[in-house]
Formats: sequence, C-alpha cells, structure tokens
Amino acid sequence: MTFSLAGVTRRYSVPGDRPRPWRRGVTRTALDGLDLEVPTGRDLAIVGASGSGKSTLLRVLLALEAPDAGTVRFRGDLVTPRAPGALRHAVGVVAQDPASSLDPRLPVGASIREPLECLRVDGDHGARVAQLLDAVGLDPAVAARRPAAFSGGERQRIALARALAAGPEVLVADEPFSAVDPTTRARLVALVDDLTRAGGTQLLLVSHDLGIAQRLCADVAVLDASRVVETGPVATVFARPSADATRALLGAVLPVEWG
Ligand SMILES: Nc1ncnc2c1ncn2[C@@H]1O[C@H](COP(=O)(O)OP(=O)(O)OP(=O)(O)O)[C@@H](O)[C@H]1O
Repeated sequence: MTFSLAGVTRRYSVPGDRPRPWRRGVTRTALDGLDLEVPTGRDLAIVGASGSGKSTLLRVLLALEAPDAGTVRFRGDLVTPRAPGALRHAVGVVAQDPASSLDPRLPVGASIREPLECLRVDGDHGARVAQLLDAVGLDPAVAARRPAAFSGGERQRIALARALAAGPEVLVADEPFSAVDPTTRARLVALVDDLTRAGGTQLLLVSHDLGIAQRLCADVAVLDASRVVETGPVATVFARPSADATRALLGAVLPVEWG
C-alpha cells in the first residue's frame, strides 16, 4: 500500500458565531474515523462535495497535520509531522492555489530548483530546471521571471514542474486545474497524464470534476461528511454507485447539449 489510513479523525476549534462575552469555541470535525487504502501503482481520485474533508485528508495523509485519532502509514511505516520518514522525499505536491506554492519574491527557476537542493538531488540543477520548464510547455528562458509575470494557467504549469522536479514516486494534487479556462484545463490534464505516465509517478488527485477524475485515475474514493463512503474502480463506481453521495455528485454534472 502507498498509503493506509485507519480510523483517522481530525477536529478544528473555531470561534463560535455569538458575540462576546457569550462567544464559545465550537469544534468542527473535518475527518471522522476515516479509513482509506491506496494501493501502490493505482492512481486515485478523491471526490466529494465542498466541505466533505478532501483537503484535510490530503494534509493529514501528507503528514503536514497530525490526526486527533487514528494512524497514517506510508508504505507500511507510521508517519507523523515530526517523523515523516520517506514521505517527504517520495511525494511531490501541487497545492490548490498555485500562487501559494510559489514564493512571489523568487524567480520561478529558483522555486523549481528548491526541491532539487533540499533533497540533494544529484546532477546539473540548471539543466534539470530547463528540461522541466520545457516539459510543461514553457520556454526555459522564463526561469528568471517572478510568478507575477505569469498567467494562472502558466503558474499551474510552474507549480507542476516544481512538484515533479525531484522525480517523486507519488504526485499529490489538490484541485490543480481549478483556476483556468476549459482549453488550458484540457491541456494541463493531458500534461499531467503524460508526465505521470512517463515518470511512472502514482497520482493522488482531489477534483470536483468527475470527468477529469475518470480521465486521469483508475480508482476513486468518494468522501461525504468526513468519511470515505465508497471506493473502487472509477468505471464501476460511476456506472453503479452504491452511496447516495456518489449519486448526488453524478446527478449534479450538467450535460452539454448542442445541435
Ligand atoms: N484550518 C481549519 N480550521 C477550521 N476548520 C477547518 C479548517 N480546515 C478545514 N476546516 C473545516 O473542515 C471541514 C472540511 O474542510 P475541507 O477543506 O477539508 O473540505 P473540502 O472537501 O476540501 O472542501 P472544498 O471542496 O470546498 O475545498 C469544513 O467544515 C471546514 O470548514
């Protein structure tokens, strides 16, 4: 198994709605005894309504946050924020908001180079940055520019280049195609497909778009109210959903009509 999550609960304390001095903190349960197994080599899409816990699941799975209860294992080993083990080296991450993963003060070439330096990857880092920019369809000469000089779609390409820089075994991507127009999105989806296949990289994708989930992943996990309610091969789950939440997601896809 690449990841195994057992009985994972994650709660947040947030200020209540009432004005002071009556305000009391309330607890929000983002993950509630969640179980999930991610077999090695099977690309997995995580889908679910807004607020179902998808981004929290990724943060806990990446050992960026500790669960309040339950365990997270990466290739059989227990991982925590203090002891992430092999996880940090093996996984590349594309955040929901590409702007947030790129330092606005750094030229994008330096941002892409950073994981190569942090993980002490051998070889000519300048040549690797040029190769990565080329692979995501950008002119290597743009390495000297800062993120503000790029469009949203270009920043997503740069974030992808950075996530793939050190040749990760797993790419974890949280809604990486959300901030772009449909044509750019289709190009980015094809790019992720090509680059993960070429590098033998396993993909773990959070997406609101069921079509993209189906295009890129073999398996799907459906989240509802802080738990995984259904998992299996995408084709089977979408053709014969067993959970109400899956049926609701499938029913909410707007058909395109023409002619
Ligand atoms: N840092 C936080 N502090 C307080 N509450 C949080 C925090 N992060 C998440 N939550 C709450 O946990 C629940 C799950 O949030 P999460 O962002 O994981 O959902 P999601 O499925 O990724 O949603 P979306 O599809 O809208 O991104 C929500 O009720 C959210 O408000």
